[in-house]
Amino acid sequence: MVKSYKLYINGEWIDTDDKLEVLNKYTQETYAEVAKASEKEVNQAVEAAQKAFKNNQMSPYKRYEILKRVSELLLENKEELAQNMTMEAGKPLKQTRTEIDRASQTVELSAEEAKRVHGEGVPVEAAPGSENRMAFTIKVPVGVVGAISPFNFPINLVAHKIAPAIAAGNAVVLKPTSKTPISALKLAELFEEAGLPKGFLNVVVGSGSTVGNQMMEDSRINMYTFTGSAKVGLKLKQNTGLNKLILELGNNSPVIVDKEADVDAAAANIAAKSFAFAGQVCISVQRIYVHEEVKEEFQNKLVDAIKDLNVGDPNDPETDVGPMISEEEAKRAESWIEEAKDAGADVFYGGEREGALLKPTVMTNVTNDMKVVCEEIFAPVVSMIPFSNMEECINEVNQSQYGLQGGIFTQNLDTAFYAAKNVEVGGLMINDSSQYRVDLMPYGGVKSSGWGKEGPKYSIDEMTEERLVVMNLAQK
Ligand SMILES: NC(=O)c1ccc[n+]([C@@H]2O[C@H](COP(=O)([O-])OP(=O)(O)OC[C@H]3O[C@@H](n4cnc5c(N)ncnc54)[C@H](O)[C@@H]3O)[C@@H](O)[C@H]2O)c1
Ligand SMILES: O=C[C@H](O)CS(=O)(=O)O
Repeated sequence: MVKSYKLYINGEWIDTDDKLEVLNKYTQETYAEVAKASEKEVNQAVEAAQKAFKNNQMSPYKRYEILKRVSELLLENKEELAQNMTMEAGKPLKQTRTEIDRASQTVELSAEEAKRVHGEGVPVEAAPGSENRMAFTIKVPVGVVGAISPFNFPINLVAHKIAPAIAAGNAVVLKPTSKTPISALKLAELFEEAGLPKGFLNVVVGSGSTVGNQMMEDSRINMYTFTGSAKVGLKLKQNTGLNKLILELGNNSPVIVDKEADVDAAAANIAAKSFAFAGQVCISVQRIYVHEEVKEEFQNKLVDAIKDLNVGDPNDPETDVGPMISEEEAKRAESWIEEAKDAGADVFYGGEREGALLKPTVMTNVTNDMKVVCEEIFAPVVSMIPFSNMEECINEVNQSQYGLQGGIFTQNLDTAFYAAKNVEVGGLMINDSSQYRVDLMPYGGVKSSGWGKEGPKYSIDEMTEERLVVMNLAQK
């Protein structure tokens, strides 16, 4: 029996005639149908958010209580939410269970931050002629936040948008991706159960070209927060005028394995962090720069570690690598591998595809102009690039248009600090790969990887305005 889901607007569940089919990404059979928003519903959602924001502000403590309850509800409903996500995203159950734990933490962190949204004292009285004045700043919410989210973390990345926005006192209109919209609707159910007043959260489902475009053009939306590809991020930047904007975009994450690295640790870590969710993680390892002196040892150990990964049905709790989001995407990645092979690269390990399932793949003899290296592959494919000089290696790493997170394995402190100062990324992990994130970290990239930071404390900073208040006191 195919389940049906409705839109969430102004505290009500709204059905429409137009339906979106959501596939079980492993079997490719229909899993559910979701009401699709038309112009009318998007308009109602923005109106509801604006009214809630203007007429029904909640106290910071109330926001804390609601968010705290949502974080508990996420854990109480963990198994059902994880299983749903495995169905709609094809993400292995092991990883969807972890994602629910993380989402609960994201919402809890936001709840805590709701109690400490504050400005600061400004010593205007120190300026000549201002002795009778006092000043301070207050943090005020921006108003209506328009949030647009991707398919790969259907709950946690939605939580990273909604929870800080609510913590700061804003109202939200969320457009989740059409590929995995159900997780976001289920999260909205939890907000409703936790007592969020109507209008503060509205979820409209539909394509980017219709719902997304309409949101971009709605002047009642005060700020946009977008996570997705650089291509769509650029569209938002070009079409949202002078509005505030957070962009969390893609990457082709580099990891350096130095000659002074613990090669066993590096190989085990990189095998685990390159292929989780079939490489469809924005900080998945993609480019491995390995020192000539340890290249052979590292390559062999990496392949041994990859052989230990279980590839297959995402519903099996032992599975590490499941299908990609669609067969079309797996074919696209396969065509990039073929293109690289035609230009002289070799497949050192893997390369086989069965439907949407692409086996973990390691490429060698690649060059910087190949798509598998210079673009974001977003698939379980890594490229090994040898180097002999650290300065030259980092220059090569920095040739990428992206700069979200990177990693370096080295036991040499000087080398680690040299990398920290010179690799152009939003975050560098030392003795860890690029794919390390805990949800309280400031998270966001440079260059084509985006603008602004997420992580509840940092998002709240972006989602509030700092207003200066100056008091002109009577002279005594
Ligand atoms: N930096 C980060 O935190 C982060 C996190 C997750 C994913 N990503 C990136 O997201 C990408 C993968 O996700 P995806 O395939 O869902 O991305 P995508 O850019 O295709 O879609 C993201 C969202 O944008 C919407 N959209 C598409 N066209 C639009 C338009 N014209 N106007 C408004 N909205 C539009 C989509 O419907 C979806 O909701 C990768 O590039 C990945 O690196 C980045
Ligand atoms: O896909 C990118 C996400 O930001 C991954 S994670 O939340 O950092 O794990």
